[in-house]
Amino acid sequence: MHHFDYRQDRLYAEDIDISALAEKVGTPFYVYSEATLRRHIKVFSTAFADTDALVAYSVKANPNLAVLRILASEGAGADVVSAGELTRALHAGIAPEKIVFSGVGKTTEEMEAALNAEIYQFNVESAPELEALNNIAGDLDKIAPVAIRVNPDVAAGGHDKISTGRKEDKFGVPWTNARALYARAREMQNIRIKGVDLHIGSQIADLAPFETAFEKAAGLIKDLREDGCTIERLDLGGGLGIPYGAGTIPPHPNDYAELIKRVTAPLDVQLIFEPGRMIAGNAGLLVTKLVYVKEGEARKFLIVDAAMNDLIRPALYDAHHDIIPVKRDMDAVNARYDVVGPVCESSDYIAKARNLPEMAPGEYMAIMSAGAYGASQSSQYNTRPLIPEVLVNGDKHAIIRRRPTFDEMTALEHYPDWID
Ligand SMILES: Cc1ncc(COP(=O)(O)O)c(C=O)c1O
Ligand SMILES: N[C@@H](CCCC[NH3+])C(=O)O
Repeated sequence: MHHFDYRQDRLYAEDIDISALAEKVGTPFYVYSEATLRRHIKVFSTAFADTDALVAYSVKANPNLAVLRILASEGAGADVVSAGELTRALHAGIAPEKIVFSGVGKTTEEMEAALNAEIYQFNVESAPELEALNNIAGDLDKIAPVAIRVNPDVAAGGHDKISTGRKEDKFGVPWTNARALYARAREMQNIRIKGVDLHIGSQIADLAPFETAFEKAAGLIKDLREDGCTIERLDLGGGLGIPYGAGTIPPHPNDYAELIKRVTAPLDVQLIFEPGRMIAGNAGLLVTKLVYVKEGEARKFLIVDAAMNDLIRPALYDAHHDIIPVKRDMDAVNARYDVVGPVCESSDYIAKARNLPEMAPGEYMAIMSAGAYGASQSSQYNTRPLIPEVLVNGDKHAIIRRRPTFDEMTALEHYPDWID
């Protein structure tokens, strides 16, 4: 069942006519389907329902408080990477005992906040971080529950810039140092080893790299247990890809689950997952308006009112997002266009050389699969306001983040007193 679909050639988000919504909210804006968010978290959780797995939604994918609250109501935990994300997760009602904290650069203040909140697990990414966490926990008279994130040196991920598990990546502890670091951790007064963690990349479209990495992790757990470590948990990170319209179709969560259960069954560990894109990506789209059709010397451009500051994935990762008209005309003639925004950068594009129906200025388009790493990676570059996020539930909608005013956009700025 699709929650973004045409009815009589008009695109709907659940039971909401997107053209009518665009007239009301003004473009550009994000629309999320609550039913899709709920369906995705359920599909993932159900695949592991026969285990005691913790599904810790990766907040960075889409950190809107309403999105977090919806996922919390489905029982999800959270994977956070900053004090800000931790605060969001707690604010939205996610229990601290379902929160894991990842990231290579946790600061003293962030560790203190997470220790005071009594989160479930710190995913520690280096030896100096482990020392710091032990000291800070000692100062607070707390015990930090820890998994060490290991780097299995496996290539995976939809793009060089989103691979995280190769030895040249900054993430995780080098495989060859892992056992020694666990041995060191065991000596630390304020560290309690709970498990092993890894996350090898994002938008991973086949199971093979997962299998290689997870087999390695299983081997490490056996070695660590031989060394006398108690390993109760295995955090497998996120990374499962989603269909973006073009290219390969990633594996279904059920197949991913089957592989994982096969590899981890002998280990008797609690599994932890940190899915982000898989939950939010296809639950959202970005609605934009055609401003001008420009005939260049070499290309035709559709200049739209959404730009790289709203959705940076094409500029950053050459990512493909399907683009479809909000009002479909089955008889329209197609042509090849670059779809670009108004930002003053050549990398400000949404699509290159894309076959699209001819459209007139004022018409709306939907940029698909934009629910993850869309709003969360947006900025005010070119002093363009952050765009609204709208949540749809059946025939209801709510603006879950509104467009700021100019005064709000500049509220943190001040003229120094020595300038008149
Ligand atoms: C540590 C960690 N966990 C989870 C995720 C979520 O990944 P994805 O959105 O690909 O599921 C990321 C981002 O890649 C991450 O860095
Ligand atoms: N932000 C990326 C993926 C990286 C995820 C964070 N580790 C994307 O849009 O595809």
